[in-house]
Amino acid sequence: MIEMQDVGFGYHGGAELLSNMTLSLQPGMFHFLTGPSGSGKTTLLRLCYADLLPSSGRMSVFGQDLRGLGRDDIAMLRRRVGVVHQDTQFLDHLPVAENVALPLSVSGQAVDMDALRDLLGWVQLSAHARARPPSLSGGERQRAALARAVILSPDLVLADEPTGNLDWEMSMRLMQLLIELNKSGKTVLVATHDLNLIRAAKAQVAARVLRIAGGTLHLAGADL
Ligand SMILES: Nc1ncnc2c1ncn2[C@@H]1O[C@H](COP(=O)(O)OP(=O)(O)OP(=O)(O)O)[C@@H](O)[C@H]1O
Repeated sequence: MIEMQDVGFGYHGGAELLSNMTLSLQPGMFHFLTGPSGSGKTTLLRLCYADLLPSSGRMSVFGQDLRGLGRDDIAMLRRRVGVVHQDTQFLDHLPVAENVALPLSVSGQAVDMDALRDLLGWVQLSAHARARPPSLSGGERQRAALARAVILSPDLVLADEPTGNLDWEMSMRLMQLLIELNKSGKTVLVATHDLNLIRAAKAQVAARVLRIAGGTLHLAGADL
C-alpha cells in the first residue's frame, strides 16, 4: 500500500531530517508510528499522503511511484487517504454536520443524508450535528475530525497524535473507533508518542509498531 525504499527527506532541500527509510505498509494492518517530539512523525505522515515528496530514494503509494505524478494524480491519490491532523481545523461558522460533509461538497459529490447521519451516530455526535465546532469538547472535535477523514471511504486512514490533548477515557474512545475502522478492512497508521496508548490498543488489535529513532525508521520489538 505504501512502499518506501531508502527514502530520505529534508525540508526546503536542506539536510535530511529522515534518511534511509524502508517501509512496507501492509494493507488491512493497524500500524503505530512512535518517536520523541520533533523526531519526524508528522513529516513521515505527510510523505504518506504526498503532501511532501521524498528528497531521495523510491516511494510508491497505492502502487504508484510518486516520482513523475502530476497534480491530478496526487489529488486522486489523496482522496484515498483520510487524515486526522494534530491540530484539527474546522469552519467555525458551519454546523458540525456540514464540516464533516465538507470533503463531499469540495469534491462535488452529493451528500447522502442517511449516510451522514449514520456516520455522526458512529462517532457519537448525533446530538451535536447542528452545533458549531467551537462548542465541542476536545474529544468531540477529534471524533468529528475522524468522521470527516473517513467520509470519502478512504483505503488508508492516517492519524497524527489524535489523542494528544485528550484524557485517557476520551483517548480510548477514539482509539476504539480507529480499531473498528481497521476491523472493517481499512489500513490505519496512528502517530503517537504515548506508549501506554499503544500498549492498550495492542491488547485489542494486532498492530505493527514503527519507531523513528536517529532520523530513520525501525520496527519496534515486543518490549514496548
Ligand atoms: N515546514 C517545516 N519546515 C522546516 N522544518 C520543519 C517543518 N515542519 C517540521 N519541521 C521540523 O522537522 C522536525 C520534525 O518535525 P515533525 O513535526 O515531523 O516531528 P514530530 O515527531 O511529529 O513532532 P511532535 O511529536 O512534536 O509533533 C522538527 O525539527 C521540526 O521543527
